[in-house]
Amino acid sequence: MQYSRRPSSDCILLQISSDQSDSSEETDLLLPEVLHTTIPVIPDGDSTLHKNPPHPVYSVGRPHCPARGRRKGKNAPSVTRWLILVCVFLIVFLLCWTAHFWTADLLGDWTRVRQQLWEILQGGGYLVVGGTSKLLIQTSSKHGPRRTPLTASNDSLAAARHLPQAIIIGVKKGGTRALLEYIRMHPQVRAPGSEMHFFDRHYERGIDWYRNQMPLTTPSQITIEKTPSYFVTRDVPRRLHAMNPHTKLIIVVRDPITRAISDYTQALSKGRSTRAFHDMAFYSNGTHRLLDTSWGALRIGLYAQHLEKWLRYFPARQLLFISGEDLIEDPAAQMDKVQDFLGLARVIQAGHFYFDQAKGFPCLRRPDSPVLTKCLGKSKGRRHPPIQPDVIAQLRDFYQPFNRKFYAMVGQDFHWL
Ligand SMILES: Nc1ncnc2c1ncn2[C@@H]1O[C@H](COP(=O)(O)OS(=O)(=O)O)[C@@H](OP(=O)(O)O)[C@H]1O
Repeated sequence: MQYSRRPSSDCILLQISSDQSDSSEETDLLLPEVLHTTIPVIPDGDSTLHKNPPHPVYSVGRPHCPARGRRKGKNAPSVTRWLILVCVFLIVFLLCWTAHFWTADLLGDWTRVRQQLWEILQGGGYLVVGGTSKLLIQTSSKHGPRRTPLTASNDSLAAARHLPQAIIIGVKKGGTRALLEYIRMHPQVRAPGSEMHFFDRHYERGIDWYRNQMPLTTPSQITIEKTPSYFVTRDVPRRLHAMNPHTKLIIVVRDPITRAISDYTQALSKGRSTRAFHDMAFYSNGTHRLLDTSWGALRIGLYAQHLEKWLRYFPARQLLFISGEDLIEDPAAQMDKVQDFLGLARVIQAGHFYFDQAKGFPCLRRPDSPVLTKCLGKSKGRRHPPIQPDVIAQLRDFYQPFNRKFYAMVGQDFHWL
């Protein structure tokens, strides 16, 4: 056993070894100097000391005396140490996770504040974005979407939720989902995934609710939504006009007869109808078979009538009509029209489409990586039940004058006659 004073320490180094000269099993103990006189004398070479150290002096947990060489916890079971490590890891992980949400909330609040500022200033004004102190000049809203030229860095700083500058308002079963999926491939377009139904079902929730449903957009992007029932719902033109009279409106129209059959097929697939198509479409006044235009599937196809209501609020130049048939035949050509109408560069082109044989419809692909493809879901492109030719003929007669009138109003022939 040897004593030595440890430099700059109040402790005495007590070395105990079974072999006085050298030993790999050497035990170092740092003891407070004050205790050194109480150390019991143990014969040199007492090997039991390793296992049964003299307990009075081993109260070395004195705060001023570092336990060098004692290797705290050396004897603790490794399971406990692992448990402690796991607990510490979990706590750190939980803290990081919570901090992440706090940060996101704070950023979200800040974004909303800026969104409100932006809208207060709409109609001509200035807004300083971020710390870069760059002035953004807000164009007058009569020019439609925010078309403020911004740098990319400002763009990402100014991301916020905006009311849509363009809406696909109809028609149901016309191909509205296809059009929305095509146009949202454009980097300057953002759209909510589902139909909003704000102007026909949720109007009482208020405009802030509507805005909050929209995705974040930067000032160089536009927001688009689609709700096909808007086109045929009485109050919607007035309400939409009240939101923004400069909103651009897109309508995908399809032969009213195939549109009606498509509508009926959807009702069948959802179990909403069990009656045959002709039973739904006609009623008898005793002597004649008359068309039941109170049936929604037929009424929606009276495009000219619905359009009249829209033209009371919006000038024709603010409406774009896309042929549902052409959207299937040549999607790229229709996308040219849509992109021009929205004032966007023609980014979505023929290379974005391929005809999927299994689906029987155009599907999307990314031109830079053609293996990434996307077709619409099973509810789009359903097989229609066969309808008797005489029923089709009677429908054709019925729709003809309405179709003619519609062509004249729009200045476009859709070839359904
Ligand atoms: N690319 C592509 N893939 C699948 N389907 C396509 C596509 N382009 C247009 N269509 C036609 O879109 C019809 C459904 O129209 P909507 O999307 O407007 O329906 S809905 O109102 O949203 O329910 C759907 O009607 P059905 O064929 O009766 O199912 C299709 O004919």
